[in-house]
Parts: sequence; structure tokens; C-alpha cells
Amino acid sequence: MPLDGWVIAAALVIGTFYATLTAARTEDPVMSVHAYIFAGAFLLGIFGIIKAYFDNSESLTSQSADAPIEYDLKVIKAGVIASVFWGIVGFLAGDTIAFQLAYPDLNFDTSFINFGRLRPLHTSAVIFAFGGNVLLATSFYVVQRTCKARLPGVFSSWFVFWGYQLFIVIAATGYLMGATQGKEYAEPEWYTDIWLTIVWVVYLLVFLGTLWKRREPHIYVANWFYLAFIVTVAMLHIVNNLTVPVSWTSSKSYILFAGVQDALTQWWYGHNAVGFFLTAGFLAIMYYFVPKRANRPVYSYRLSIVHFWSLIFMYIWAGPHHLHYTALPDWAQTLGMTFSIMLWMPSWGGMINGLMTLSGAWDKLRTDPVLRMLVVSIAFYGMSTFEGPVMSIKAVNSLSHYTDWTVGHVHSGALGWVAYVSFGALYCLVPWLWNRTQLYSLKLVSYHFWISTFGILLYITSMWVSGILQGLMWRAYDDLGFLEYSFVETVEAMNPFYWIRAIGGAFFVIGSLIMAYNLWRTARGDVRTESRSLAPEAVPSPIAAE
Ligand code: HEM
Ligand code: HEM
Ligand SMILES: [Cu+2]
Repeated sequence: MPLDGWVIAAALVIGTFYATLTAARTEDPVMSVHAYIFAGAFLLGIFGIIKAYFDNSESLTSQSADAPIEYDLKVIKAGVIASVFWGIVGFLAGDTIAFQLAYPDLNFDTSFINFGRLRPLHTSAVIFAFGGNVLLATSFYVVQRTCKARLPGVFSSWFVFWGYQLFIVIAATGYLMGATQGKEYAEPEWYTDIWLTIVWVVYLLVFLGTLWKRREPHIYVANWFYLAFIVTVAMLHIVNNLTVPVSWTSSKSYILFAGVQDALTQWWYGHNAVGFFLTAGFLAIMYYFVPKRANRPVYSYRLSIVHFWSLIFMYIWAGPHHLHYTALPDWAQTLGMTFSIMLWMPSWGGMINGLMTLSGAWDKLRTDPVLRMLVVSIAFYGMSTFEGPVMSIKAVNSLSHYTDWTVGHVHSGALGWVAYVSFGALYCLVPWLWNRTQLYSLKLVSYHFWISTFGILLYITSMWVSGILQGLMWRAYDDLGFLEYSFVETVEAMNPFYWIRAIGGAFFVIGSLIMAYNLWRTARGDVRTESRSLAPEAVPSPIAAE
């Protein structure tokens, strides 16, 4: 049995005892459900380790240093499947709340699936479950491939994978039962946070261990971005979740900070979750998958280094743009605004580097819908990182804040950038991992692309109109200085746009279902006979080519 198997098994045994004890002691129904889930999951983990040991004890021994590298691919396959699964769950949850906003009767007068509980379920499912699994899977792939080294240990990467899924399940069931800290994007309660911290530290160790063992002297730039993502998210998560539980058997806790200090910590966290989770990690994906798919080197390696350091330095200061015109001191707001505007430059440095990687290969956009998806994702990245600095200007923010404009901005980044670059990576990864020469169908990729692009356009244009309309109606005064509109009139005015957004979301969901089907058939090894309007894929698997 490899060393990490012993350590993890021992930790799981202790965890099982602790969770069982908590389940027996607690009078808090949420804690009780979660303690049972933890205990059950830990037991399954112990069982899994024992089973792996008896099933293939010789393949568990680690490889000698000069044997050909056998990359650890199974855990990446699991990550790909989880990404597609949670993606669909998250998009469906998003579209459900979109319909609830358009037609509130869909709340069905029940607490479990009302808007208030499904909204954090949506945001966590898309960001942490979908995005997080994409980042796990791609980072494990890229770091092995570019370091020419296998992930360290045998069970550690599996612990990260399953531990992370357990975190997702605990967080999601918590929301449905009404457990929340009330911090946006950091809703899970204290014990869920502690569990995620443990998983994340092991993730960091696995990643660093691979870098440590590398047989390639150079550390490719994608790994810099992944490392910044892993380290910074750890820091943000720990500081923003410094809470004091009511008791060890209670699911409720209180945050250490008070008032505006709490708000600032929260938005330091929230903004940098955008910067390091939704940006740095996905830029790493861009830096690996775009050159691979286009079969071109990165446009400028020097630019990638400059843009890396400037991006991570500037992001950290921009959080106060979420707190304009609040009790936060004015100088701090101005500081946040200034750094946000400066942030435009490193962001566009990244965009230019990604787009220009296609120089000499632009014709591939016509024939390769996967590359088209990747390129459009970079374009959306450029668009949302221009819109963001504009919205951070106080005068603009006085109109946009609290309105649907913000939601539109979020989703041009989330759907256009994060989801698209992920889809592109998944379309590349599945044939590589399952050892297929090509995707089942490029036509279906093309359908996915057009259907979901149409959906995104409906989403963001309707939110721009409704957001600006909403902002203008709120600030309209009549001649006597009275407000021109009552609040409910503004709600009524937005209703048509909520329908448009919900329909756009449905297109996006349909696109993702097409992708799931295509990837499933690809994994099975099927190839659809298609007319040659789209070129056959000539993107060899980097691993098979080794
Ligand atoms: C089918 C696709 C999607 C639909 C229909 C959808 C719909 C929605 C809706 C209706 C809201 C609530 C807006 C409000 O409270 O007024 C929301 C919030 C949010 N969604 Fe989505 N969403 C989708 C996909 C995504 C994806 C892929 C991501 C991230 C990768 C994402 C990230 C977010 C975030 C961060 C918020 C909170 C925004 C804020 O507080 O300003 N969504 N979404
Ligand atoms: C240079 C880059 C960016 C800047 C300066 C920026 C700036 C801003 C500003 C000013 C707001 C509105 C704050 C408010 O009025 O409450 C905002 C909201 C938001 N942005 Fe960005 N943005 C950038 C890029 C992005 C990208 C690429 C994404 C997604 C991938 C993103 C996701 C979000 C989210 C989720 C929110 C809503 C937070 C909330 O209130 O729940 N941003 N951003
Ligand atoms: Cu921000």
C-alpha cells in the first residue's frame, strides 16, 4: 500500500468516528443530515481504498524514475464527467431561477426550491461544481503533460476529486435546507469550509508535487496561472470564512468581522474569486488548449509573463468597486476604482496573447468549431474585462449598481468566457483521454456553438436593456422632486426582459445537452459520417504523440 493510502485511510477512520459522534450528539437537523452524509462518504472512501488495494496491488507501487511516464489519466476522466454533469445541473438551476423571476408562481410556495435557496445553488453549482471540476481536471492534465511527470502518490488525487464532490454535495444540500452564512459565493457554513480547506491543501500538495518531480526544466506559463489560482483561492477562502461556530454540534456560525470590515473582507474575497477562480484558472486553460488546438506556439511568451504578474498584482486591490457609495471610506472606493481601470490593460494583454496565437491559422476558424468556441471565449473575456472597468467608475456604478446590468456583465464573463473556454477544453480532452482519433461529430459542436451563442446574446442584451431601464427609472424625478416611479412599476417594466433571458438560458441548456451527447458518443468510440464542410480533426493527442 502506498504511503498516501495509509495516511488518507487513517484520516478517514478518524473522520468517520468524529462524524458519527456528531450525528449522535447534535440537535440541529441540518448538522444531523450532514454528519450522516460525511460519515457515509468517509466509510465509502475507506472501502474504496481497501478495494483498490486488493484489486490491483502491483499497479499501486510507484514507478521507477526512468520508466516511460504513465500519466495519471483516470482521475482526469472522472473530472471531465463530473464537469459535464455539474455543468448541466448548474445551468438548469440557473434557468429555473430565471423562469422564477419571470413567473414567480414557479416558487410553488415551498421553502426548499424557492428563488432564495436556488440562487446560491445555481451560483455554486456553476462556479464551484462545474468550473471547479473543469479546473481540477485540466490542471491535473496540463501539469502532468507540461512537466513530463506523473501526479505524486496514488490516492491523493482521488482524495482531492472525491473530497471536492463531497464538498459540493454538502454545500448544495445545505442551501436547500436553508443553511447559509449569507456571504455571496461563500455561503457554506463553517464545517463545510473546514472540509474544503483540507481538500484544497491536498490539491496544492499534489500540484506542487508534480512540479517538483518534473523532468522538464521549464515551468510552462499555464502552470503559473494554475498555481496562482490554487494558492490565492486558499488564502481568500480561509480569511473570508473566519467564523465562530455556535457550538461544535451546531451548523450555525458567526463571522469574526463586523460592519464595513466584514463587507470589505467579503468583497476582497468576492472580487478575487472572479480574478483567481473565474479568470486566472481559465487563463491557464487558454494558455494550454488554444495553442494545442490551433497547433501554433503562444503568440508572445514574454507578454504572458508580464500579463501574469501585472494581473495578479492588480486584481487584489480592486475589491472595493463592489462597495461604491457605502460606508467604506471614500479613499478606499477610489483606490478600488483606480485599480479596476488599470486592470483593463493586463486583461487585454491576455486577450491579445490568446487571439494572436491564431495568427497564421485564422482559416481554421472556418473549419474547426472547437477552435471557434475557444476564440469566441477570448473575445467575451475581452468584452467583460472592458465592461468591468467601465462599471467600476463611480459615476457609471451609480447607475449600474443593484441593477440587472451587473447580472448581464456577470454572464457575459460566465457564459461567454468561463463556460466557452471550458467547453473548448472538454472537446479537446475527451478524444485525448479516451484515446479516440476525433470527436463523434464536429457538426454537433457547430450546432452547440450557434445555439448557445444565440442564447448568450439573448441573455446579455436583455440584461443591458433591463438594467439601464431599471437604473434610469429608479433615479427619475418629477418637477416637484418626487420619485417618478414606484418600485413595483420598475419590477413590472423588467418582466419582458426576464422572459427573454429565461428563453436565452434555455438555448444555453440545450447546447450543453448536445455537448454531453457528443462527448458521450466520442468516449464510446463512435464517429458520425458527415459531409466534409468541416475539416476532419487533425489535432493529435499530446499524450499518444509522446
Ligand atoms: C443557462 C445558463 C444560465 C442561466 C439561465 C443563468 C441565470 C441566472 C439568474 C437568473 C441569476 C440571478 C440573477 C438575479 O438575481 O437577478 C444568475 C445569477 C448568477 N449566475 Fe447565472 N445563469 C446561467 C449560467 C451561469 C454560469 C455558467 C455562471 C458561471 C460560470 C453563472 C454565474 C452566475 C453568478 C456569479 C450569478 C450572481 C450574479 C450577481 O449576483 O450579480 N451563471 N444566473
Ligand atoms: C478587468 C476586469 C473586471 C472588472 C474591473 C470588473 C468590475 C466589476 C464591477 C465594477 C462590478 C459591479 C459591482 C457592483 O456594482 O456591485 C462587477 C461585478 C461582477 N463581475 Fe466583474 N469585472 C471584471 C471582469 C469580470 C469577469 C471576467 C467576470 C466573470 C468571469 C466577472 C464577474 C463578475 C461578477 C460575478 C460580478 C457580480 C458580483 C456580485 O455582485 O455578486 N467580472 N465587476
Ligand atoms: Cu469585482
